[in-house]
Amino acid sequence: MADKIKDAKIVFVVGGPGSGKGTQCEKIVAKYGYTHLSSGDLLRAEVASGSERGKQLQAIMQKGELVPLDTVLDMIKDAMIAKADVSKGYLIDGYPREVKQGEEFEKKIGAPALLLYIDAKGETMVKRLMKRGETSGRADDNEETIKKRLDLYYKATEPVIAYYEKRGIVRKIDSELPVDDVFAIVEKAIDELK
Ligand SMILES: Nc1ccn([C@@H]2O[C@H](COP(=O)(O)OP(=O)(O)OP(=O)(O)O)[C@@H](O)[C@H]2O)c(=O)n1
Ligand SMILES: Nc1nc2c(ncn2[C@@H]2O[C@H](COP(=O)(O)OP(=O)(O)O)[C@@H](O)[C@H]2O)c(=O)[nH]1
Ligand SMILES: [Mg+2]
Repeated sequence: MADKIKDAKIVFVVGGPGSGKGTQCEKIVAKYGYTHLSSGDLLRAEVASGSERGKQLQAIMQKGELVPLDTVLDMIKDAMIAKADVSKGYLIDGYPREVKQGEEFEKKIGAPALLLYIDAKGETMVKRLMKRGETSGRADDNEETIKKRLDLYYKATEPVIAYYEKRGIVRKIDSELPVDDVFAIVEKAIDELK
């Protein structure tokens, strides 16, 4: 299977909760036609299906903790295979959440060509998530869970950025700017890939 997707570019999109990963991914899809796979969305789809596994996932996500590594990775892998024939590139949004997730991804699927590090201040992320929570219907867009997600981000996910920085594939994107200005920086990073 890894050979089926080997020609497509893999881009990790990493940043704190509410930093604007999903927003930028949408714009990348519109301009470049990449396949957007949000690990959080894949998990929420499983929850929505009402399956037994979904119920277990729901409980973990409600607490702002990480679901078992293999669960997310299998979902991403299946989704990548499903698009392998048409995909020019993959945006893996919200993954890896910890260094181990990145290592396992590379063993089972392949190496990323680029890591977009979507960077916003903690207070900005909290503000955006509280606002999003007014309409998102997401069980984890509440003050208590937001705080836990942020803590876990700083503890487990920031080391991921340092890990890939050593390989020179990290592009840091200042996500405090208006959406279109952020995208102008993102475009440069993607264009460098070609
Ligand atoms: N690789 C991943 C991705 C997601 N999750 C779980 O799914 C939840 C929601 O993930 P996601 O939608 O990526 O949430 P955020 O980081 O808050 O980002 P966003 O605001 O883009 O949805 C996480 O808190 C976590 O419980 C996980 O365990 N492992
Ligand atoms: N001002 C501003 N708001 C943004 C930007 N990007 C996202 N937002 C808002 O912040 C919220 C979280 O964005 P989202 O893309 O869901 O972030 P994610 O959690 O990283 O996927 C949304 O309600 C967006 O409207 C940005 O660049 N500037
Ligand atoms: Mg998102």
